[in-house]
Amino acid sequence: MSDPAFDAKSASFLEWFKAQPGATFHPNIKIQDLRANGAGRGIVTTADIPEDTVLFSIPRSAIINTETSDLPKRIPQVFETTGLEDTDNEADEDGSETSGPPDNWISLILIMIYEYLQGDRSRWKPYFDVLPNQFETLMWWSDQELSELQASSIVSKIGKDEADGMFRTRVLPVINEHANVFYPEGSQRLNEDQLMLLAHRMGSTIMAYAFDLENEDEEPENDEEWVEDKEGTLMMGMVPMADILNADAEFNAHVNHGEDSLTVTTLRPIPAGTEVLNYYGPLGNGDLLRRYGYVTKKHARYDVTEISWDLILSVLKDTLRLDEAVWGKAVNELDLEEIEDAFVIERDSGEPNSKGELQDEPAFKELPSDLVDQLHTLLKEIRKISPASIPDKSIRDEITLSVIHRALELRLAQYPTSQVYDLDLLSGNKVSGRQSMAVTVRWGEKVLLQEAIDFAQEKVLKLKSKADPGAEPFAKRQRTK
Ligand SMILES: C[S@@+](CC[C@H](N)C(=O)[O-])C[C@H]1O[C@@H](n2cnc3c(N)ncnc32)[C@H](O)[C@@H]1O
Repeated sequence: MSDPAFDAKSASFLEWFKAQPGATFHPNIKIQDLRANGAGRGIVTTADIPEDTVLFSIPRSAIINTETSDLPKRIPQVFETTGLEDTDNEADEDGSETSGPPDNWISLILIMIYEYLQGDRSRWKPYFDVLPNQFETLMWWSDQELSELQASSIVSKIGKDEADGMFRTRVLPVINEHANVFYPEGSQRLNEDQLMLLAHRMGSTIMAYAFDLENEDEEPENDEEWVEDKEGTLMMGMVPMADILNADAEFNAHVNHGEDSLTVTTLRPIPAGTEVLNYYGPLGNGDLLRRYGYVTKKHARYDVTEISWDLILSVLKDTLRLDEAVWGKAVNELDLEEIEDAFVIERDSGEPNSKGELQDEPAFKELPSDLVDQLHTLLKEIRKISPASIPDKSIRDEITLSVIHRALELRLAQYPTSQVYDLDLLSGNKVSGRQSMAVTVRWGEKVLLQEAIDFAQEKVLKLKSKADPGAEPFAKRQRTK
């Protein structure tokens, strides 16, 4: 079903884009309404397109950033840096920094709010008309909706309170102090709630749409390196048209950062009627949902979860059954500065090739080495105090693996439903919308945890059979079952 109002916005955006000096747009592509697939707007080919074809180019002058918007010129005192500051001001992200020049995020949020408030007076108005005002990213989910993610570690990474703090301390004061600049003459001023909502809206748009802009003076270290991470890097900007591209873990186009313009080129031949896809990086579905508000089957290979040091400690304590004094002393010997609180469980998932295709099957190949090292450090301390509890290296290794194995089982048990139950929900189409995306994330993490459990168990059994050569090898025991 066509939607004339939606299509009219796409058409006037395209017309505006083509009018930008230096912009190009291939005749065999079009902006398409993909809302029926839950994908908003996207770009689709209308005829076969060969490999290495420039699909469109975006002049740098059409990008929204500190260099192109009027705002930094109108209130230079806000944007000025002394050159001595930490340019990505990471500390700002927790809302704790209340002074100093704005970092990349805050600068772009201020600029986006400014340009948005200019309405028809902004030269990017037709672009703002195709930017979203509703989001599926986790920041916008209710507690009830978030509870569907169960024990997923992604819930602790949403950062809503930090964002609220940052907007209140770094964004709203600038707008209020320079209201005559932000609000065009005669326009309605926004109250605090409306400004907070607008700041969140722009923050979420930047999170899902902005690009890190490579500095054209710097040679990329590696030609194959994709530009992936939006968090805490130097120059961010909104790149009209490049951000109409949707993305997946397998993709067929790439954004190249040139001196005067950014160009989007095909990585392989694209048949007519195919969506042109970009790449957001090797993100698991949890992170994809947090940053971009969607999940895909292909991104599941990059799923991750975390296991906490506290859980490992409690399993180790149960396993060794040491005297409280010995345990307390050994734990106190650990250098708190060096201690990791959580460890990432992930597969070896391979990388897409230069054509954007995935070739290797993902496989669980390694327990987190930082976890193994940290456990060894603690076991060494315990051994110093109680040598009998860990007589030799092979016992140490067996304890390490058994503890990780048991902790992984307990980690899986923190999710209240089983893998089978979740899969039934998904394959029977019994869930939809946000609930379906949450079930996809939690199911993927359970599958990963089960792979990690099987891997750890096999290692424990191998080690035991090595220590006791009379025992049947693990593989044989498996076969005769
Ligand atoms: C850079 S924008 C792409 C353009 C966007 N579809 C639009 O209509 O404005 C990124 C957003 O597009 C959507 N998106 C991108 N790739 C997607 C995909 N493979 N499936 C579903 N939605 C996708 C998500 O909402 C994401 O936050």
